[in-house]
Amino acid sequence: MSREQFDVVILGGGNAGIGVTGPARRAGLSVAMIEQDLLGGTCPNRGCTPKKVLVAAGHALHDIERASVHHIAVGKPRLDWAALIDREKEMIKDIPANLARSMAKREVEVIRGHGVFAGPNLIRVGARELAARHIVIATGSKPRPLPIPGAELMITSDEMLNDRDLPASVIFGGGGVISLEFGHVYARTGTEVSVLEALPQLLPAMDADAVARLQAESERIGISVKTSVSVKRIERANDRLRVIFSHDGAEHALEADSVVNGAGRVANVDTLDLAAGNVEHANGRVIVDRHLRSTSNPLVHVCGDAVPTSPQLSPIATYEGDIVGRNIVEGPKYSPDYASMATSVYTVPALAAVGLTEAAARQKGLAIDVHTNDMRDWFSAKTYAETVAWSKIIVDRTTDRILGAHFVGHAGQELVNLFGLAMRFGLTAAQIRDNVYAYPTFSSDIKHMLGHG
Ligand SMILES: Cc1cc2nc3c(=O)[nH]c(=O)nc-3n(C[C@H](O)[C@H](O)[C@H](O)COP(=O)(O)OP(=O)(O)OC[C@H]3O[C@@H](n4cnc5c(N)ncnc54)[C@H](O)[C@@H]3O)c2cc1C
Ligand SMILES: NC(=O)c1ccc[n+]([C@@H]2O[C@H](COP(=O)([O-])OP(=O)(O)OC[C@H]3O[C@@H](n4cnc5c(N)ncnc54)[C@H](O)[C@@H]3O)[C@@H](O)[C@H]2O)c1
Repeated sequence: MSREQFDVVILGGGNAGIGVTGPARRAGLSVAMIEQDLLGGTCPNRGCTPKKVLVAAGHALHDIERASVHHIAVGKPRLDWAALIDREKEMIKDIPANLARSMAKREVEVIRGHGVFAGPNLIRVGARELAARHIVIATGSKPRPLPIPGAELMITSDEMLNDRDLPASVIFGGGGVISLEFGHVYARTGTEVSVLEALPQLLPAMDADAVARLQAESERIGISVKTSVSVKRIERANDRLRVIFSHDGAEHALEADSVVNGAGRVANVDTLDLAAGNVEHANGRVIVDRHLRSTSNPLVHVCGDAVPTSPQLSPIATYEGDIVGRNIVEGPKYSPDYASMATSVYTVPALAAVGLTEAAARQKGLAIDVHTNDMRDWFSAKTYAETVAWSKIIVDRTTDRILGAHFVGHAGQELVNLFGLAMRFGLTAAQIRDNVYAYPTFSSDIKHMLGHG
């Protein structure tokens, strides 16, 4: 077996792994990246990008639903699902090859295969052994395995993004981001959608009032939502599937064409032979310090979805990769700060959020002003006949700075980034109110969302 030497060996060529390569290569370090599948990983090939193509079709259907408000008569829309999947595939097909070119230009050696630890500073891939001064685990996540009979009958987002046949009915096990995003697109095409969530609230990490608005909108478009559910088993029912679950103290059964595992994703680290790398881990989670290094082997760094404690989001994977790259080059100086990072659930319309929920702010004992607005009667919402238009902005009473901003509809997926910027650079509510915004835009409503100061 040949042994080669690199400064940095990265396991995984997704957002996180690619994020490491910038600082490492700018500093002239030799870098090998091991990728077992498509370069780019989940976000561009099996996640954000193809998913958004389907969501965009959902927006078009939502506009058609409201066309009569603008005195436009349209017939019942008919979506060619197979052609939409083809459109999605066409849009992403060149991404892995483009990234391969960009890695070659950066002089990163991309090695195809499944990498595993063979020692504390040694990685084995196929017949090659790579010794490294630093090893990066950037292996992403995978759907949480559910310990129930029939779990193997469930499909995942991968199949939903590939299947050219539109199912007539779908049950989602879990009421998180994936279920709601795909559920909204399916429901708007006429598919019968049911969501079974274990906890009392859908999207448990999001602001409860925002989720209540989104749940109401989801139910308005025909999605059946059940919370506080325990899914017991899944079984075949002729050519359909049956989900047995308990709810309100009774056992129920629901049938559909497909059942989706929407119960979260876990770090993809169980096949890395972490013990051989002296990498401390518990329940499939690598233990990391505040610089994203393994606590037991500081030559090993972790970033992206493989980090068990940070949000599993594409920009955060890139950000953590960059931090790991800079720590490798400069020593352990940098730690991630997630406080002002915005996120959106791309339902139609979207739920968008940055910062603290109201419950979290109250739990911290902060003195806060909470500005909650149902904006359906505001001019901009009425112009576009928004079915839901809602915001909650949480302001620190002592500093007048933004602590959190939450939106459902009303261009929230764009507006949330302005609030992220305001939080990051410490703008006060008074300064945000004082700004002059182009009119008429959804942004020009921001000053009203913040009350009158
Ligand atoms: C359906 C879906 C939709 C999403 N939508 C959004 C969205 O709209 N916005 C957003 O911010 N986030 C979204 N996400 C989350 C986002 O995709 C992830 O947070 C992000 O891709 C994580 O990047 P990563 O580099 O950590 O992991 P990945 O992109 O998964 O990359 C890990 C790579 O490692 C490779 N690998 C694993 N093990 C090994 C090994 N042993 N050897 C070699 N290679 C290995 C894998 O093949 C993979 O390519 C979505 C996720 C899903 C599933
Ligand atoms: N728009 C985006 O940014 C986006 C889109 C898709 C996915 N993602 C990322 O991918 C990750 C995975 O998405 P996801 O939707 O699978 O996870 P999630 O964490 O958003 O939601 C999982 C849900 O399943 C519930 N659950 C867990 N076990 C269950 C069970 N046995 N029965 C019923 N419900 C159960 C949880 O309480 C939770 O509400 C997310 O963490 C998210 O960060 C992001």
